Amino acid sequence: MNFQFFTFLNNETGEVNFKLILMTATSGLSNTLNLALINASVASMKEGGPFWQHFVIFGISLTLFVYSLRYILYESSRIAEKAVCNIRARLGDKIRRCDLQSLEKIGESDILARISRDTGMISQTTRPLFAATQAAFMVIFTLLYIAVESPIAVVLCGIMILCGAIFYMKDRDAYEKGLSDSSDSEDELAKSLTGLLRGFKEIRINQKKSDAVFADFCDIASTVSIVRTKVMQLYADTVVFIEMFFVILLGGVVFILPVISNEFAGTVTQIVAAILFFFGPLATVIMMYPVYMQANMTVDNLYRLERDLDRDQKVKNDSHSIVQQEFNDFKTIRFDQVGFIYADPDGLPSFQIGPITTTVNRGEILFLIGGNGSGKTSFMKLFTLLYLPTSGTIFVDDQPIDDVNIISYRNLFSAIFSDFYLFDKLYGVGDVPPERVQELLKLMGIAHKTGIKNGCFTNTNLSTGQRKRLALVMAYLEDKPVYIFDEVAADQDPQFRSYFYETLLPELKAAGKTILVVSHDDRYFHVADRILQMDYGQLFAYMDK
Ligand SMILES: Nc1ncnc2c1ncn2[C@@H]1O[C@H](COP(=O)(O)OP(=O)(O)OP(=O)(O)O)[C@@H](O)[C@H]1O
Repeated sequence: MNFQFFTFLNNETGEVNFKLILMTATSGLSNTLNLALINASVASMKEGGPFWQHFVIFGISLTLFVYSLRYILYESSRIAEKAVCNIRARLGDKIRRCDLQSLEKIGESDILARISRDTGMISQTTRPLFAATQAAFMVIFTLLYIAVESPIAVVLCGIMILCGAIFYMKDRDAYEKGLSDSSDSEDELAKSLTGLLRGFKEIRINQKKSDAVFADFCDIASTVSIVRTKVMQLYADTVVFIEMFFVILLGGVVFILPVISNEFAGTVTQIVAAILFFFGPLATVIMMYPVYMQANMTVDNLYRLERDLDRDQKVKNDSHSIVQQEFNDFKTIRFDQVGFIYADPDGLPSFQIGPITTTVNRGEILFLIGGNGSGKTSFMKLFTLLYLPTSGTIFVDDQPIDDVNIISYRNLFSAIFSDFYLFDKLYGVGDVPPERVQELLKLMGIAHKTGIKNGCFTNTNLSTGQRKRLALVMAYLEDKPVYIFDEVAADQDPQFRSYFYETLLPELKAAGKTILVVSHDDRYFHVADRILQMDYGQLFAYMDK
C-alpha cells in the first residue's frame, strides 16, 4: 500500500498525528457500537426491552461518533489547506531562486499546472479521503462485530471481500496508467491553451492559422476526452462491481451460511443488518481508492517539479532575504574568459557566448550592438548572472563572484529587458514618497496616463512606449549602480528618444551609474563612452572614445 499522500500531508504540516488517527479509529468504532446497540436493543425486545442502559450507551456512542467525525473532517480540511499553502509557498520560493535557465527548461505551463491544478486537487480530495479512512475503520470494526456474532459468517464475508478485492485490483494497473495518461494529456491541453491565449492577436488576424491552432487544440481536447472517458468507464465498472458485490455478499450470507452452519439462524437478522450497515462505508472505501491513486500521482508530480527546481539550483547559498550591499562602491566589473553554452534537447552545444575577457568601468555608458541572434540578450543575461557561466569568472574589483556573493552581485543591476514585466505595485523600493513617483512620472511624460495610489500604479494599460517609460520610472526608483536598457528607446517618439539619450543617460552617468544600452540608434552613438559589438556570440570593441 502506497501511503505517499498521507506522508505528504504529514511532511508538509507535521499534523497527521496520533490524535488524528485515534479520532479516525474512534469514529469508526463508535459508529459500529451504534449498530451493535441497535441490534442488541432489537434482540432485547423478546426479553422486555428496550432497556434504558442501551439507550444511555447509545447516546454516549452517538455523541462520540459526531464529535470524532466532526473533528477529523474539520482537521483534514485544515491540514489540506495548510499543506497546499506550504507547498505553494515553498515552490514559489524555489521558483524565484531558481536559475533562469532551469525555469526556461521546466516551462511555464508545467509550473502553472502543478501549482494551480494539482494543489487544487489535493485541497479538494483530502477531506473525502479522510472520510474514506474513517469508513475503512468502520468496515474493520463491523467485521469484528460480525465475528463476535458468528465466526463462520465473518469467515464467509472475509473470503468474499478478499475475492472481490482481487477481482477489483486486477484493473489497478490499467487505472493507474489511465490516470497518468489523463494527467499528461491535460498538461498538453494547458500548453495548447496558453498558446491560444498568448497567440490571440496572431490567430485573430489569420483565419488559416486560427483554424490550424484550433484544430490542434481540439485534437488535444479530444485526446483528453478519450483518455478521461476510459478512466471514467473503469470507474463505472467499479460502481457496478460494488453494487453486484453487495448483493452477492448478502445472498451468500442468506443462502450459503444456513447450509454450512445451523447456529446461524439465531443471528441472521444482526448479521444482515451489519452487512447493510457497512455496505455504505465499504462502497466509499472502494470508490475512493481511484481518487487516492490520483492523489498519490499528484503528490508525485509536485515533488517531481520540486526536484527539477532543486536539481539545477547551482546557487546553494542563496541568502535571499539578506540583500548585502557589498559591491555598491565597485570600480570595475571584469570578465575573465567568461563563456556560456546553450545546449539543444540532446545536450549538445547549440550556441556559444564568449569566452569573453573585458572590463566595465564604473560610470561608463556602454552601447551594445549586433545582428539578430548575435547573442546580445544572452550576454546581458550573463552579465547580470541570470545565466551562470559555463567557464571563466566575473570579478568585481578583485573579488571573484561565486555562490556566496552572487546575490549581492545581481543586486547591482536594474534591468529593462525587451520582454520585461511590469508589476503594478512598487515592489522592493521601500517607502517612496508618492510625490517622488509623481515627479518621475511627469519627467517621463506619463503623469497624465497613470498615477500612484496606495503603492500601486493606477493604470498599467499603456502603450508599449509608455510601458517602457513606466519601467524607467521603476528603474529610477530602484536606484541601482548598474542599469541595463534593452532597446528602451526603440518605441519612443523622437523627442523622448532624444531626451533618453542626451539628457537621461548623461544624468545617470553623472550620478555615478554604469549603463549598458542595447541600441541601434547610430544618431546617438556619440553619447556612448564605448560601443561593444556582438557577433556570433563573440564580443568585440566597435568604438572606444
Ligand atoms: N533559451 C535558449 N536556448 C537555446 N538557445 C537559445 C536560447 N535563447 C537564445 N538562444 C540562441 O542563442 C543565440 C543568441 O540569441 P540572443 O537572444 O542572445 O540574440 P540577440 O542578439 O539578443 O538577438 P535579437 O537581436 O534577435 O534579440 C541565438 O542563436 C538563439 O537561437
